[in-house]
Amino acid sequence: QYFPYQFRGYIEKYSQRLLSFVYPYVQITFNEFTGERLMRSEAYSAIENYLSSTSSSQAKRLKADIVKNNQSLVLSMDDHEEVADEFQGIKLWWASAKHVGKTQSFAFYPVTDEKRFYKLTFHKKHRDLIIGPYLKHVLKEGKAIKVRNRHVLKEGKAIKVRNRQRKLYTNNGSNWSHVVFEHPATFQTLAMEQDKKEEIMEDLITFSQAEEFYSRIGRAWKRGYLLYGPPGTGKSTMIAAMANLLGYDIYDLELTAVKDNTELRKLLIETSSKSIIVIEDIDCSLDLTGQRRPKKEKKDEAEEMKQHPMHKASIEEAKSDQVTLSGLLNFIDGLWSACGGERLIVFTTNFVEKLDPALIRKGRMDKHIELSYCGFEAFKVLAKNYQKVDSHKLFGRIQDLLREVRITPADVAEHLMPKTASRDLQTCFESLIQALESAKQAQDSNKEETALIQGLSEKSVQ
Ligand SMILES: Nc1ncnc2c1ncn2[C@@H]1O[C@H](COP(=O)(O)OP(=O)(O)OP(=O)(O)O)[C@@H](O)[C@H]1O
Ligand SMILES: [Mg+2]
Repeated sequence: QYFPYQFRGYIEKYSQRLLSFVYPYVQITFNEFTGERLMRSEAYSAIENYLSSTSSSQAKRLKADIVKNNQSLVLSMDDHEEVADEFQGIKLWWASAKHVGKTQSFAFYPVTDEKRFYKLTFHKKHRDLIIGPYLKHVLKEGKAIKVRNRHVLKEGKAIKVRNRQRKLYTNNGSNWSHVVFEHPATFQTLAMEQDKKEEIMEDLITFSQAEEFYSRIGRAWKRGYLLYGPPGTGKSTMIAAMANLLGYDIYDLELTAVKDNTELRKLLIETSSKSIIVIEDIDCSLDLTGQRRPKKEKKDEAEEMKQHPMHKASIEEAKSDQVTLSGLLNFIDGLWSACGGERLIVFTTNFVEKLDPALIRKGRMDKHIELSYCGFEAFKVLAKNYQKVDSHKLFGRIQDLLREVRITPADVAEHLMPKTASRDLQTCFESLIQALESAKQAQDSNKEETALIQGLSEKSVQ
């Protein structure tokens, strides 16, 4: 038996110490974000997982969100919901609640300023048992559930209840803000050769389970990926699929919004474990020497200033303050050794050949993944995703054309999109074939031209 929520709220207004004679219960609060830097608390996440799995059947109201296109359901405890739990015959109660903050936010994203927390209530005579073995049990279970989830995902089965809502963090200057991450991409829907896909999934899962290995060899539990390839080949899509596979949060780090290395360090320290830190278009944020590239409109001004020797010193000074490649690499190498938990770092670029070899050498980036133009195997995945077909009489023609024509999966997908109800399978594939054929013609005439030019220059050499 326990007393009503309102009553307990009332009681909290009084000093715990004074009331400890009449009020025999102990309460512990677990905030979602902790510390000065407001990191997402690992205990909170674990409790969230634990409660959503043990309480789904119990809680009277459950927050349910249907994740778009994905049939999976996110169930979690609603605010002000209470669940009872039992441990070694002892009853205790969990309540979820939030404080609504008043700070003004200037982020572009709809940032909620709510501070959520869980509150655990139990009789004070069980204090030792609850604080010791019970909480240990909750944290362990909470973490294990996530791992179990991953296995379900790996086997490619549809999951009915996903225990954890993932978040997408973006930095607005030196602060992270987040929205709920609900990208539907999975490795199943990713258009890519099956072998390559499986190799990447295997790599990710092995990494996520290798805690013991990393601690034994004394290295930070992190792994770097470099995704490269032309625009529209699925780099961003793959990152979403990675997050969905592992159940990780995503931190989308916009380097150009970071003022200096101090800010960068702050941002990186604030990332929680089980997350993917993404730096998109690395070639645009940092230039080859590792100095941050001056903003486009300022470029000329910067050039001009270089002409004046008087200004030179001040430019150098300003630069040393900014985000540098070496700063970034040092953080990645060193910083996280001090932080527990696993982290993936993913860089993307359209021009791998422009990158500093120091950035992409093995060890810093553990895995290089090339995303490339659409092959027939990738096309079949897209046909299945968009039109639900495994074969069609036009597939042969498409296969032949794809061997010769370079087209991105994004462009192929565009043709396969059922734009109107009247647009049937045949029309979709025909429009794709048409596009491939005109691309082929353009490619061929281009080839002739270059051959001609080469022929000419060879002649002039002779
Ligand atoms: N390999 C793929 N599998 C499935 N869909 C894809 C693939 N590549 C591209 N697409 C589709 O094309 C769109 C654009 O792809 P995406 O944003 O992942 O490309 P990108 O490689 O990140 O491009 P950019 O270099 O411009 O950032 C996606 O919304 C997705 O629907
Ligand atoms: Mg992208």
